[in-house]
Amino acid sequence: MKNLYTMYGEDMQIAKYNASGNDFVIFHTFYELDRSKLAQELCHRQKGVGADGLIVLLPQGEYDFKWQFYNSDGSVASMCGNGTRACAHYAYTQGLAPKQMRFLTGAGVIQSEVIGSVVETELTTPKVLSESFEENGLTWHFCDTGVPHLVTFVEDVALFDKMIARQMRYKYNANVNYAMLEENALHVRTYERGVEDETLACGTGMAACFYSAYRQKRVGQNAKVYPRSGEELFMRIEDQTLFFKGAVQKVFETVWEH
Ligand SMILES: N[C@@H](CCC[C@H](N)C(=O)O)C(=O)O
Repeated sequence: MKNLYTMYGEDMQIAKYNASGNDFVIFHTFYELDRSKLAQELCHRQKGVGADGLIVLLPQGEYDFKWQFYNSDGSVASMCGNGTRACAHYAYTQGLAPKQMRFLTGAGVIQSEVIGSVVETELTTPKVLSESFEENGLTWHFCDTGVPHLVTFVEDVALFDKMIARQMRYKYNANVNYAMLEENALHVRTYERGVEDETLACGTGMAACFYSAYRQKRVGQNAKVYPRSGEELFMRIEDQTLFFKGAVQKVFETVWEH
């Protein structure tokens, strides 16, 4: 079986995935190692494959598998919404898990279902981290959808200000989202911690914007969400459980020669 003995320092079979604009390198292995340096190398846009994050699937007795998730700067993150959809598709197509799977992440157990090229994930229970507050002339909502997110609602997402986003990211150690409401849809732009830039999509960020809008009764239990990439995703909430659905794409598979 390919990839059973993958270790850092050997040739590795890897896949590159795109999940609504958030891109990932994914592989599976039996060996649990610190892969922070490998994440930086693989994710490098010029010298590597290029990705926002690295996902490593490992065996786990109780669940279909467990993952290690690294941002492109090598930092570990407990959750990545788009990453859950990409890795569920990878696990199913590699024969590592059935269509409906449960896997362990740093934030807890995730359930995903693969429906062709679309994947729906049930995220971890969202938590409100603080009362809403004013800063930089904006109102901020702070919640955790697996990782911490600041959310501000604006008239137009073109008002996304990277300087403010970066400053808020470091002050609160959180990802930062600007969201625009349009009927029952949200347009979202996210500055991601660990990528240290705006990405084309952030799943837990879209979930945080949806959850904040839902708590304020600005959207119903279902809403469409559009990240910077313009792709369409679907959010819903049932009894405090967030579901997040959208297409993913395997871009290519290759052997990474190290
Ligand atoms: N892109 C992800 C979030 C990845 C983790 C984040 N950058 C952090 O370090 O908190 C998503 O789709 O949720």
